[in-house]
Amino acid sequence: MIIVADENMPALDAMFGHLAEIRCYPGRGIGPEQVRDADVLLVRSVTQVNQALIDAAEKLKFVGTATIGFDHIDVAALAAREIPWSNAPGCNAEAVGEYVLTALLTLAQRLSVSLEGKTLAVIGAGNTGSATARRAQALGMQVLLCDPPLQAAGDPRQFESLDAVLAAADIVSCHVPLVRDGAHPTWHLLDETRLNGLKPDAWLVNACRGEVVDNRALLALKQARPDLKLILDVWEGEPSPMAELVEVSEIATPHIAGYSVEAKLRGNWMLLEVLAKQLGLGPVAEFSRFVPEAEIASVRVSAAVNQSLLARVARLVYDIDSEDRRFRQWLAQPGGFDRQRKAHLNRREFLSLTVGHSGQAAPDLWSELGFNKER
Ligand SMILES: NC(=O)c1ccc[n+]([C@@H]2O[C@H](COP(=O)([O-])OP(=O)(O)OC[C@H]3O[C@@H](n4cnc5c(N)ncnc54)[C@H](O)[C@@H]3O)[C@@H](O)[C@H]2O)c1
Ligand SMILES: O=C(O)[C@H](O)[C@H](O)COP(=O)(O)O
Repeated sequence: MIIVADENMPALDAMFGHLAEIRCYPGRGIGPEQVRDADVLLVRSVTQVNQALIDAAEKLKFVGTATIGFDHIDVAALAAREIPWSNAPGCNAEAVGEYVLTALLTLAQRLSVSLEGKTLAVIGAGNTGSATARRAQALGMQVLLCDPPLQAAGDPRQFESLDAVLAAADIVSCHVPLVRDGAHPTWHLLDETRLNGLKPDAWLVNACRGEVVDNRALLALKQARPDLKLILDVWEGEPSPMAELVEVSEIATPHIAGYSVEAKLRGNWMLLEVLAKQLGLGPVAEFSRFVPEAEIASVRVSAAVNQSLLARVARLVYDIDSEDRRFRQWLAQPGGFDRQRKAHLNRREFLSLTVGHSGQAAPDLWSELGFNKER
């Protein structure tokens, strides 16, 4: 069997090497030529699994994307060939929730503001939106949810309309799929009109897909209203985002909110489970077998837990400031966006860090934020 895969997928040999020959390529470079002999195709979001690629892959029996987003996959074309496919829902939810929390704590520290009591609007209350909402609530923020599909499906949580949450929000965080048609399209969901309605001093976080926000309108608004603060991980036109928008963003990163070591391994492992079941193989090895030891596994604090301490511990796990600086340096170089993503630093999830307290039990807040609280 031959597996063709994105080279930016860790531990493929350890997970899939016993099943097949594995041929790896740069994700954006996987096209009809690379998949001619493929029985299995494993990708991430930068490979367009389109009609031309599917037509060229005459032996193709399975397609997996180690991501939650699947707007890069022509699912109708796969269905027409009766080729099963799978994404990896939830594989990077904690990573995104921790990215947003770390970014908010970092910006709050820079601006000397307290997050407690601020209203956060979460647009899209699925895996990543819920992971973000949980952490914000633990910080004492008021969280408003907007998710019409879940609301219509009977999700028991309290939901508000998009316009209502935008009018009330001090901070808006976007966590919707990129959907261009149907009942709830999200392409330019935050268009010029909605962006112009943001409250004074509002912050906007986008860690879902760049096209969910009209980037041109956002740039014009930011230039007219410097009171707005931007935390942007995803961009229209990736891998060539508008340099002017990067420049005016308070925190800018190259589509890596979901890039923890655990999330990328978990996405691959979820596909291994699906493929093994499709091939009628027995249970796969435990996920924990593939996760390396964390470089910093524990920390003991003696200081009182406040926002500043939380920001320092969060940045001990993920140094978002360095990520932002590197992005601004590398973006000017040809291929810089993808090079930073491929060489992404060894970012772990909060659970890899055990937090203890000198002389007292560690508060539950640490586990509510995702850390491993010392017992
Ligand atoms: N930046 C990154 O690294 C990164 C990482 C993970 C996910 N993402 C992106 O974020 C998206 C969401 O990820 P997820 O794991 O939370 O997916 P999910 O499917 O669990 O949640 C998406 C939620 O959005 C809701 N939704 C759909 N249309 C909506 C609309 N018009 N208004 C409000 N809500 C709407 C859905 O009902 C669903 O609950 C993904 O599709 C992907 O594009 C980006
Ligand atoms: O859809 C997703 O899961 C995320 O956007 C994910 O982080 C995409 O990462 P990529 O596939 O671009 O490496």
